[in-house]
Amino acid sequence: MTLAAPLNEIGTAPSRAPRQPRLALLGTGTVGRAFVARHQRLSQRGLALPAFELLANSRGVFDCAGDPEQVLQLANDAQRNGVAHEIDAARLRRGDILVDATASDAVAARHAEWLSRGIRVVTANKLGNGADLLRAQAVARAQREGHAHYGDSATVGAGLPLLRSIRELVAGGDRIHAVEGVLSGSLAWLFDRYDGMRPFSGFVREAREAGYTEPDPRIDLSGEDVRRKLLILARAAGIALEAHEVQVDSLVPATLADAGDDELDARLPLLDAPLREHYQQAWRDGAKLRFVGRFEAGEAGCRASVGLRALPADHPLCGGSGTDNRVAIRSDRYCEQPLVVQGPGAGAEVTAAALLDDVLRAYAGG
Ligand SMILES: NC(=O)C1=CN([C@@H]2O[C@H](COP(=O)(O)OP(=O)(O)OC[C@H]3O[C@@H](n4cnc5c(N)ncnc54)[C@H](OP(=O)(O)O)[C@@H]3O)[C@@H](O)[C@H]2O)C=CC1
Ligand SMILES: N[C@@H](CC=O)C(=O)O
Repeated sequence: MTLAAPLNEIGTAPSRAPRQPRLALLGTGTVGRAFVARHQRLSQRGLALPAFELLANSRGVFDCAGDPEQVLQLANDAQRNGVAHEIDAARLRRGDILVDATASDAVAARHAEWLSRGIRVVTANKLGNGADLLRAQAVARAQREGHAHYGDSATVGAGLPLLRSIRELVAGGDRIHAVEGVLSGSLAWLFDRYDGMRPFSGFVREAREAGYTEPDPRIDLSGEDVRRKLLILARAAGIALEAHEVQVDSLVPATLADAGDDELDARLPLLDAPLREHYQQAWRDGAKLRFVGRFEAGEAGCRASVGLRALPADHPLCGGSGTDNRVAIRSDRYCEQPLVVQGPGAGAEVTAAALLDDVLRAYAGG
């Protein structure tokens, strides 16, 4: 492991040649690994991409002078000392591209600071725009002030053209009336697979192994992940929605919610009986279970909710399979018939592709 030497700070060592943007990847887990692999594949195919300067995880910062795959391995083999490493902001300079592939609140809390310094931020971490409203507003302000690109397409639908569509509709003068759909890839996969016979907890373990869930699957099962995505979408639509304004019905019983990380796996079967009950009731009614998020903006404000619903089998939200997200957007022009976006909404590969797309956009921006 090489711990990096400090690099130029903003304003030091002026150089005549234009400086090439450098890439810093925070997070070397499921998504971070897929990001490095895709970066290497695309580079080998001749696509112009910024080179890695550093990789970091909660254990440290790793210089990336050589092969990023090897540095990734070093980073993931490094010892844990129980204290999350703090990223040294002085290592980054104006124009660099920082990719946040962590689920860390402490990292997301720094997005605005980095942007205000002209560092371009590309994120899969939803806690930048999908947590506190004040933080999201600081991110928007810092983007303007720092003239820096904020690439967040991986945060909703793992890069499906959802955020982009909403932003383009708003830019074209439309008001967004409502957004409704299946916004969790892991829960889509779970309810596509669950047959009411095998234990639900077994499917949760499979979804976690496949890389569809959050590092802590309770973030998905509690509806928190969908709440974050709804907040991101609503704010992109110009609606100042607060987290507490979204009514969230969790699937996680209190005894599972309270479990420490070391007890989590043993307590997952606490999900099984209530989910079997939901399934059997829906089956008796000829319905299918779908985990749905929605917001509706009207004269009286915005109403938003997240939770499990039993829907008729021919309901549009029952379409799709696997990790498919399926989301209907209603706006001035798509009033009677909504605009519907469907496709895989979770998984390391699609998420890494969305991150690289945003890196390419930031890179093309000069
Ligand atoms: N999986 C998916 O389908 C999708 C995921 N996302 C988002 O991608 C993000 C990453 O998910 P995933 O890869 O599954 O998570 P993992 O748990 O696999 O990886 C998280 C990484 O973040 C690192 N990390 C944690 N804290 C810090 C810190 N303070 N500084 C630097 N690195 C840190 C961890 O370090 P260490 O290894 O040392 O613990 C780890 O390498 C999440 O925000 C998730 O919501 C978004 C869309 C889809
Ligand atoms: N855990 C998330 C991953 C993508 O954001 C999900 O299940 O959708």
